[in-house]
Amino acid sequence: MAAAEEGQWVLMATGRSPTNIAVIKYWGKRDEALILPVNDSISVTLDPDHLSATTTVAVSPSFPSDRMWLNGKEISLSGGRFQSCLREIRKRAQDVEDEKKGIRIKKEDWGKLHVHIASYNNFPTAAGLASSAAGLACFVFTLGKLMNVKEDHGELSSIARQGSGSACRSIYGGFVKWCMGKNNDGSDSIAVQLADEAHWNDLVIIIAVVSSKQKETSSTSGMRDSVETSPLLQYRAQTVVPERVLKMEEAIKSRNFESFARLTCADSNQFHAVCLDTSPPIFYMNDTSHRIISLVEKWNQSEGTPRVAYTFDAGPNAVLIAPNRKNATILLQKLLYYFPPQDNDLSSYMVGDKSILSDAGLKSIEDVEALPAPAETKMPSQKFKGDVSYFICSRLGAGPKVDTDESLALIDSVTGLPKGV
Ligand SMILES: Nc1ncnc2c1ncn2[C@@H]1O[C@H](COP(=O)(O)OP(=O)(O)OP(=O)(O)O)[C@@H](O)[C@H]1O
Ligand SMILES: C[C@@](O)(CCOP(=O)(O)OP(=O)(O)O)CC(=O)O
Repeated sequence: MAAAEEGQWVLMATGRSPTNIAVIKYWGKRDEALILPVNDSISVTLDPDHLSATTTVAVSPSFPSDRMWLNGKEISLSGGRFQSCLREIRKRAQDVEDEKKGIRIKKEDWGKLHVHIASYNNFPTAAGLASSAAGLACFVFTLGKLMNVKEDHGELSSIARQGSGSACRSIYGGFVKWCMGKNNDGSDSIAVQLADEAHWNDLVIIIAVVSSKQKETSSTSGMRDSVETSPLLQYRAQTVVPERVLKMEEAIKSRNFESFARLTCADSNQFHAVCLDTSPPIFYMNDTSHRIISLVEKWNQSEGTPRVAYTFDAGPNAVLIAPNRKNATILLQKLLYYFPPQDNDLSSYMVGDKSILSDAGLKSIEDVEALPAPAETKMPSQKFKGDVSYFICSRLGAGPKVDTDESLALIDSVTGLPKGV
């Protein structure tokens, strides 16, 4: 810390990390402390413009302790998961030199320095949209940048895994596999990229946000109960998933949407069946989720081949994956027929890539009201106005990135505190 040991300098790094949605689900740990899963999982990384965490990490000799702010509010860093990630990154910290600011930090000094961390999610936190995945991946990635950690993405993924299992997959863009590994120390439980986001870039992702309230059963406690009580979980982990993972890798490699969609829907349904098989049973989906499944299944059946895939994480929100823009617009017309906006305001009903609305010919609420009932449905033409809070239209995206523009940092470079605090 030679140059500025006694000074009031603040050194910062800012990063942005995407969220991810599993198409083959992780559900169940064989080691709670190290977060080692009972099966491999596969995910798609979403476009960070639509769903991501941005994190600024600052270090200064004037900070008396480590502190963290999430979405503007101070939160405790004392939890074991944040502490594991901090410890693992600090262990790997290297010399850092910022010539312009005249700051030199030697690797052995990092243990004595404290950090301030501010993070912001551009989508709802703790609402079943995998904020913990984006958040913990960003935490590890950005700390690693500040501390000049040289380890590769595989190693970073195994550190992010100790923050939240699904976070290890947010270290890469595109299609990602979390290999469960065999070692007791977790050294081989890492994420690998199967293909980048350009490999299959016509996929369109529409998320129906059914509820953005915090859920009743966290993924962590839900999967603990499933491991302890569900016989179906054992069968799924040992017999079903290993075969499904191979087929899913093949479907992704060959861009075979039919196979991709069948596997994705089947795996989501089996994950929720495991939740029901848990004692006491866990219900993450609600009536709206079930209606969306039914709408998609009827459409897919009437066409004889899947037009769209659905998957649901530990919450009622539907993640719908269409193979192209055309199917996505037809899907949107069907969804809006059943789930028109509560307040008739179409523009705030779609976030992310809003242009999908005009592609679907939906420029005003009158266009929504004029939509015909989907032909394949035998449901009475009942509508469920207000049952979906809003939709997000997104696509596949890239992995974590550093933001070098200091004006975008969430921490003030003079005070070392979050901007606006
Ligand atoms: N940007 C962030 N930086 C650091 N930690 C975060 C961030 N965002 C979320 N978290 C952590 O993740 C927790 C929320 O995780 P939780 O699993 O409850 O919800 P979720 O990840 O949104 O949903 P799910 O995992 O079911 O999809 C927060 O309480 C916080 O501890
Ligand atoms: C249903 C899931 O989204 C579960 C995610 O669980 P978390 O990664 O949030 O759980 P912890 O490891 O306990 O933090 C499926 C998935 O993302 O694979």
